[in-house]
Amino acid sequence: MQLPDDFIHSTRQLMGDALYATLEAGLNANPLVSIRLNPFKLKAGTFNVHGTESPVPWCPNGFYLAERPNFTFDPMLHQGLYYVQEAASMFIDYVARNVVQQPVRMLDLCAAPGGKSTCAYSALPAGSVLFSNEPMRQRAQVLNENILKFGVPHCFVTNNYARDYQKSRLLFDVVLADVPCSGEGMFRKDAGTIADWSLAKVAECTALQREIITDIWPCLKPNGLLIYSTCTFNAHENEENVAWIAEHLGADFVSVPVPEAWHITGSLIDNHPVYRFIPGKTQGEGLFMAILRKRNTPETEGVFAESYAQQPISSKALAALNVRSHGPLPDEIKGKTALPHQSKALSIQFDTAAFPQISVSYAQAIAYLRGEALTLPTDTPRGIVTLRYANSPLGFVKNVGNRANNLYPQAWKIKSTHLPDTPPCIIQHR
Ligand SMILES: C[S@@+](CC[C@H](N)C(=O)[O-])C[C@H]1O[C@@H](n2cnc3c(N)ncnc32)[C@H](O)[C@@H]1O
Repeated sequence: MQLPDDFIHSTRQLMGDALYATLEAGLNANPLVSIRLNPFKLKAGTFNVHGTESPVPWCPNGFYLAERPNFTFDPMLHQGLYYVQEAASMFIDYVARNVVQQPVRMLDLCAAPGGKSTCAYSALPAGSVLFSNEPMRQRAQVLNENILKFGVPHCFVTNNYARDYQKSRLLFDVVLADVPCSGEGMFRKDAGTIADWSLAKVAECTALQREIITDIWPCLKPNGLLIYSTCTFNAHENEENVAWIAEHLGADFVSVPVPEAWHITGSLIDNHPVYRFIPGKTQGEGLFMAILRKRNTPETEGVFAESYAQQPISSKALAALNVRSHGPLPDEIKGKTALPHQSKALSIQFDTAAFPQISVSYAQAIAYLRGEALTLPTDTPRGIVTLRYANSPLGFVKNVGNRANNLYPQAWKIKSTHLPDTPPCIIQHR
């Protein structure tokens, strides 16, 4: 891998020769493959993860796989039974479990495609409410799809900038800001990030990150937690920025205990507790994370002690936001028929008795996910039918007798026409 000279020079200066050499070797090795199970859909003890190398130590739902299967052709991925996520990012699970003890209202400000949102939600105490936000329209669509596949209630997907949140006047107990960054930690996974990288980009990102946190700061309640993360190595976007937040916005660092065996690196420039994942040393891609608690002022002391998880969310607050979903999308009314949206089938609250159900084969499941019409057994009732695959809802068809019309959302379809000879076998029900 040809790394930019400026990157080599500045990173070696920051890390020292030995750690830099470890990083460089790591960047030249193959990226690890890992998945995270959806604990709301897969009950522990009811399935096996195939090809598992080992669990991800900091996330109970995470597993490294021995090789990279063709995930696209696994219906279980589309059913939201698991999510493909690189392991370092799953550290948010460990942090959330350590620093959040009661249900919270949490905002994930920079959430697309949704890996940390769904990971964090799995780790939050029951009764927590998540706002998963992404300002870029197209990325917000992907986020919405992933959250709807995850299928949990109490999750709002929004398409806004931090300033819109200020206008909503919503307050949060926890804000996760996985800010846009220069992406050095993604060099081995995405060669495009190397071409895009420059010292000027690092400076630009550093300034943008400060602006984003400043804009969202009024929405974090005093005593609330900011979890700040990037997937880059330089100290400007990391240690320097969190020190700036602590000093200029008013916050204190919060630490979590991490076992030495995980090989997480601390701060490279000061003594603040921060968590760095360095490929070659830690089992994952590059990640930086720090946790800060917003300081109280004498006026706010004690005022915000209650969690916001149970507080009603006013329609006025929601009107300030572009809410893409809050649970399954509504039925589409066509003539006399209510066509249920796919997200209803994938919701963990779906009443499976609502429609007749038919189990389908692997080939039928893939045909369905491609948006093709199916032919169901002749005794299948007419009207809306739920298709099931691997013991879980797959989606809906409208059975008209000689064929079953596909209700899978156009935008979610598998585009490829290839059909593997054998299904990828990642999760097996026992
Ligand atoms: C590192 S990615 C987030 C990855 C995501 N947290 C996950 O784990 O799946 C950063 C995200 O920030 C979004 N972003 C860009 N500008 C932003 C802004 N001004 N405010 C908030 N988010 C922004 C990007 O579009 C991108 O989706």
